[in-house]
Amino acid sequence: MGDHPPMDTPADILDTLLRGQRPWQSEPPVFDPADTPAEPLPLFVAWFAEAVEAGQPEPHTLALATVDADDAPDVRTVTLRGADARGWRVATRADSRKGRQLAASPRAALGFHWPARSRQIRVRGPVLPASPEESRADLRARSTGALAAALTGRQSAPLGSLDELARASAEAWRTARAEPERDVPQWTVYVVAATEVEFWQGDPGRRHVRLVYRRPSPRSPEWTRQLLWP
Ligand SMILES: Cc1cc2nc3c(=O)[nH]c(=O)nc-3n(C[C@H](O)[C@H](O)[C@H](O)COP(=O)(O)O)c2cc1C
Repeated sequence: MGDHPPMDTPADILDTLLRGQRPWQSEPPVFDPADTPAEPLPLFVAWFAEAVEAGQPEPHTLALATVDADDAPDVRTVTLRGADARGWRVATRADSRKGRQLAASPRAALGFHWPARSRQIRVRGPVLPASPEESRADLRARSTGALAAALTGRQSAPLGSLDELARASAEAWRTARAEPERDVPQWTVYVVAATEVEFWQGDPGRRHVRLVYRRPSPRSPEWTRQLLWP
């Protein structure tokens, strides 16, 4: 009614923006699954190095999926702390929502997306907390801000106001500066002991190349490799 043009709804605006997005615009690198190592870690490291070289912003961030006590899925972004023969490592407070979920159901999936190389990597497996010494060393190796964040605590608990956060954070920064060796017993490194790692190479012609490594248990050194339909 009236002479105003109809307003775009948020959903309309989103539709227009989504129509303008185009994945896999740049020529993707060649990925030959026949020329891959017997286990996934060296290939992960090679792809990580190539993502860094291609200027991929924040290649070390990933989606960490967990399930809660009712088996309902949950997901959030975290930072990769490292990967070795044991598995892929992330770190958080054990009393955060994800920490409580991992205590109740110690298994996870990780998702890396490196659009600069048209690639994603998926990792799945059981999760084990690292030793308290390793978790302590992880926090020590980080910045004052990371220690302050870990000290602030109450991650994922309801927050009354931003003023409350500002006060707690200022106090945590004071402690972190004064006591850089300060222990945060809740800070925990978690190892995702992969039983499945998938390498996905995007292709503008939609002939995406998918190679999945699987092994029967995290203790088994016997990885199998399998191509998947895209
Ligand atoms: C780029 C990025 C990196 C993050 N890295 C971490 C991390 O390493 N550990 C962590 O506990 N939270 C990290 N966060 C915050 C989490 O996404 C999340 O908000 C927080 O951990 C609470 O999650 P939860 O309620 O599932 O426990 C990161 C967020 C972003 C956007």
